[in-house]
Amino acid sequence: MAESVAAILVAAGRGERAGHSTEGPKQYRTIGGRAVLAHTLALFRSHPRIETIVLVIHADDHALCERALGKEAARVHLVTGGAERQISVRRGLEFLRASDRPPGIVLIHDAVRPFADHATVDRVIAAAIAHGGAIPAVPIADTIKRATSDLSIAETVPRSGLYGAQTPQGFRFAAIVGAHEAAAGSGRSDFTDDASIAEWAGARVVLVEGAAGNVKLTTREDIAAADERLANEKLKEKLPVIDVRTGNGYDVHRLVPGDHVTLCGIKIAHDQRLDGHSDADVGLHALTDALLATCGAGDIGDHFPPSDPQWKGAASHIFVEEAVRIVAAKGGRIMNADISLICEAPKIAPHREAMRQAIATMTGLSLDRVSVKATTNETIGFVGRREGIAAIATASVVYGEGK
Ligand SMILES: Nc1ccn([C@@H]2O[C@H](COP(=O)(O)OP(=O)(O)OP(=O)(O)O)[C@@H](O)[C@H]2O)c(=O)n1
Ligand SMILES: C[C@](O)(CO)[C@H](O)COP(=O)(O)O
Repeated sequence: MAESVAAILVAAGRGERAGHSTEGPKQYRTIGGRAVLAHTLALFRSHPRIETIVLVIHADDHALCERALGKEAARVHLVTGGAERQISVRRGLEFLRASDRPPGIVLIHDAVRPFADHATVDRVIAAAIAHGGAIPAVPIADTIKRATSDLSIAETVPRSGLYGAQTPQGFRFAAIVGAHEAAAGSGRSDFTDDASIAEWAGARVVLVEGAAGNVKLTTREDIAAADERLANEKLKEKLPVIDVRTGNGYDVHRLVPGDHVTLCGIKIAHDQRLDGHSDADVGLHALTDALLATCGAGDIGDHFPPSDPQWKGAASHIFVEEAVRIVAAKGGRIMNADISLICEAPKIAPHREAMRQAIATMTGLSLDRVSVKATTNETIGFVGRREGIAAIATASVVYGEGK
């Protein structure tokens, strides 16, 4: 049978280091539109393994707590804390021990760590079951100095093996109750976390991976940063997802004796012609493929099979226009088209502007979004030997605008 898990959220501190606020101690301050405590409680309430939640608050804070939690306040067990964190935790443990069904595992968490996450809670529970005690921790990234009271550095502490301890800290219930009782009996009340009490009592506590974002809100600046973090997260949720896609296309056709070629929709007098599908306009064929690629709609051969006699000699703007229609039907808006022609002859430069204009007309793009470039193949290979002309095209399309 799975171990039963309870959580104690300690929220009885006075938040001295965060300074005074009309909202009360820091656990009642508003971040992202609700109290810090409400964020923390929501995380634990929504965790499927946690059956019982004990909320430890200050005797003076009942009204603040009810205002912060509303109906949720009735779904936790409220316990009055003490003057030290250690005492507040002990009161929570004593409440659970006196309950009908004390848990197998208890998680102890600072109410002022509102950014803990379920994955961390899962790791702590699993390791507490396996080892008796577990805490989330992050390796220390700063160089650590020990200083004297006049702030002179006394020592640089080697940071290898040093970790920052976070909460929730998880323990076998009976073991942590025993450790807390022993600590109280010894008169010590200076432990800053529950792991140090368990360690002091001789129990094994292991580290599990913590999360950099699981910060404790200690100062006024921490609270302001938390509020900003949540505001940014909300803003991100509202931002539309911009689905920009890029497609590429490549085509090549053989050159045979003739009197003209058609490239990017423009007929150019030449002592050769391009042989193949339709008018064999490699530029427009590559562009058709690039457009179809942006919505996974196959390639030119799928839509206009070369074996189909109706495409013999056809003007290739038909293919581009069909690709434009398919893109539009899928909610796409074409942003630009860029075509590179690779040939030794004919010269492309005198026809470039006409080609751009033709493509702008076929695609509905403004001229500044259409690019046609040409290069020779430096007399190398089949293009260099004037056996064929190749083209490469790229197109960008934005899909799903306004959704
Ligand atoms: N007597 C106390 C002291 C602290 N805590 C809780 O322990 C957590 C971590 O403590 P800390 O950040 O030190 O909070 P405060 O004691 O409130 O802060 P400060 O030391 O600045 O007064 C907080 O959720 C705090 O409410 C508690 O339940 N009882
Ligand atoms: C328990 C704790 O969150 C571990 O990092 C921390 O020690 C409690 O805060 P305090 O400022 O030390 O009371």
